[in-house]
Amino acid sequence: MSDPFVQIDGVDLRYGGPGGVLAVSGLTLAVNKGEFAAVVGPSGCGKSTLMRLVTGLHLPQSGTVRVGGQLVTKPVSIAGMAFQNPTMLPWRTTLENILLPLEIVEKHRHRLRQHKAEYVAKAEKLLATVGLKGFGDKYPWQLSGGMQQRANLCRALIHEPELLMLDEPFGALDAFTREELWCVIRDLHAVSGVTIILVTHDLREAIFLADRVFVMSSRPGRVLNEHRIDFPRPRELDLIYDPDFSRKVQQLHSEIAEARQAQ
Ligand SMILES: Nc1ncnc2c1ncn2[C@@H]1O[C@H](COP(=O)(O)OP(=O)(O)OP(=O)(O)O)[C@@H](O)[C@H]1O
Repeated sequence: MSDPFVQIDGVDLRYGGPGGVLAVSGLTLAVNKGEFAAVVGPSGCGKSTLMRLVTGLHLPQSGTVRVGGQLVTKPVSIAGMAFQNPTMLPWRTTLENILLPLEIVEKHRHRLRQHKAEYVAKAEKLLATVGLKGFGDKYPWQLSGGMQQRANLCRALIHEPELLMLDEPFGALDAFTREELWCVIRDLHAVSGVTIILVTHDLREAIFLADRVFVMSSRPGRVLNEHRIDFPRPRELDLIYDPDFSRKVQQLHSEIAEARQAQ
């Protein structure tokens, strides 16, 4: 068995110095290459902190974080990220927004200048994959919230990251759009084989998408339990009406309710 692709070992992270908020403590979790992991837990339990630790935006005070076998000591360039509110630059077209990470990451900047057409074609292909064919020249404010979130996913994927971190990416969307985007993510994962860590409050989203769901304790957060999700792939949306699916949702729900009580 090869080493996990993402490995968090006994991590403590406290915000704001010695007397500050202990956000996570003894956090240990491992995600394999190509796996789809979801993280759920009570509000404020440190899910976003976990994302920042894996991407190197915060460094732990104790314990270690490894991505692709490398100790994380600075922001990780092989990760793509998408958050709840897509922060697209309003003065750039959707396509220009998608290309933005390539302008920022040093190693891509030079290539982008020399091979612009190739990258534009890649961005257009991604737009087509998420159902936004032909929308590249629109400005973000000309797109609906769901469309912006689709474009946001393209932006997270443009540099072909080995790891995709999704922090409540569909939280602000209506139920129908959210379910449509579950299918977009499901298909992106199936074709690209990218490793995904999804943080969500939506237990159905976690179970529909993930291979494994990690349940966190109340703050300071640590992993209380993990659930392997064995529903065969590809999963169709009607799976969410399956009694076994509902049982799993209920089980996770009670675990989180218990974790909240334990605060
Ligand atoms: N920059 C910061 N400075 C101080 N405290 C912080 C900071 N960021 C987060 N915290 C605190 O750390 C704890 C964990 O926060 P985090 O955002 O990781 O939780 P979360 O599980 O993602 O929350 P939610 O479910 O509400 O989105 C919270 O108590 C939060 O108030």
